[in-house]
Amino acid sequence: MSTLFRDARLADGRVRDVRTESGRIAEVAASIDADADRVVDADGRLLLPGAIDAHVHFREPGHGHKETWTTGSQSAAAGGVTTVVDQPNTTPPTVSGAAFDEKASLAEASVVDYGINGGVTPDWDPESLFDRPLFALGEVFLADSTGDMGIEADRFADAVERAAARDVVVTVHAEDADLFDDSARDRDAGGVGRDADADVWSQFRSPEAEAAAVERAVEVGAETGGEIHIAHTSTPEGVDAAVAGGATCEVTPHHLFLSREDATELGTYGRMNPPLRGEERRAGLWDRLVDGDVDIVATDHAPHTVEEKEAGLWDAPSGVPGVETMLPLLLERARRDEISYERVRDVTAANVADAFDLPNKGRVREGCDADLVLVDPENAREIRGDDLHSKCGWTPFEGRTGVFPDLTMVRGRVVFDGDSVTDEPIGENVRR
Ligand SMILES: NC(=O)N[C@@H](CC(=O)O)C(=O)O
Ligand SMILES: [Zn+2]
Ligand SMILES: [Zn+2]
Repeated sequence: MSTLFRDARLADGRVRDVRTESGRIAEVAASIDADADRVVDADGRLLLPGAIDAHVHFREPGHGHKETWTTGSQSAAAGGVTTVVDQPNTTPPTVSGAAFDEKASLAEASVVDYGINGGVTPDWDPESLFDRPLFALGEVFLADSTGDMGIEADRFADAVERAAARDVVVTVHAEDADLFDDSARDRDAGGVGRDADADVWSQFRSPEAEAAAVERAVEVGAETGGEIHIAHTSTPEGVDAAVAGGATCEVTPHHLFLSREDATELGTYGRMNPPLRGEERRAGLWDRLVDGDVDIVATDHAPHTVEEKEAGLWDAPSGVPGVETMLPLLLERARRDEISYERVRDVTAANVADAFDLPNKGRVREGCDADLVLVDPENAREIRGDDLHSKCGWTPFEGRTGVFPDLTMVRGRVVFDGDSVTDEPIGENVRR
């Protein structure tokens, strides 16, 4: 199967013809005179490398009522994400070879490419787990979050040492529960769902708790020679500590585009770990994304049902969906000239491929997988939960503006055509 994109605008502004053949990018040139099974007149539209989302929770096995590999990966495809990385806090948690195998067979339903991470708990089985094609080890939880997989410091150091010996990156959920502000509980007015006061959650899981945990994680990395990646860094202090410690870090769309000022309206739909931060910290994160300190945007796509979120602040689950709106939200900022298209390309694809050693992905370059996203950069529209493909059916970005893809391709096969997503499994474990 071959495709010829004519007059496509690359992220750096160059207009090129791009030909794909048997799942790879065969040619990128000013003009290609060749026939193809499919010819797409890009007509100056933007052609980006498919986004690689290093942090999703697709919830199977164990929590298919929230999301499945089919619905989560369809949501990814409709948002221009062509590779996802699933986290280990499922049931069973992905902490043994057998648990990895159970998840791997479910992941075969994916319509985009995927990686499966291993996890760490007191009863993990590193021997069998590291015997599997792990994408990375993590998120390793330094504090409890969904799935209560928080571990102690000595187990963390042991896990990083084992991963370092196998050249496996360790991604870290960096919050130190000892620094949570328990007095916040007394300030909870007791609302339910959207009437809950999510700002109390931001007071409880304090910014200091993140910065301290990031410092500890990068110290352990330095001591053991482990490669540390800080997940969902939510504060400028956390980013600065990661950068100072030689670790890569990611930020999420909700920490870039939402803040405690949105907490009142969102209620428990704005409860996630780490929590929303104040406007100043949010702006500080955005500055670090634009100027290069932050390497990667990853969504921490963490869907929960509306029924589960319609609870009190301390009873509702933490997490928000995001895989379908990450690229659209960033492309809207690029449309407004607040970030360059090259930076959007780097933080959603090229840098992710580099950080996690995916040499055949992340770029519109000859020889790379034909993971491509075609976008009309001016075609902005309102984000509505009803239009999205996640099984959870809601989004914290309701009413915001995004620029969605006209076409998404994974290894040369169209998985989204601007209207409908495929239900044909095409995904492949990118760690064969
Ligand atoms: N971020 C969240 O608030 N929740 C995530 C877990 C996690 O990333 O901590 C989830 O899986 O629900
Ligand atoms: Zn986490
Ligand atoms: Zn997560």
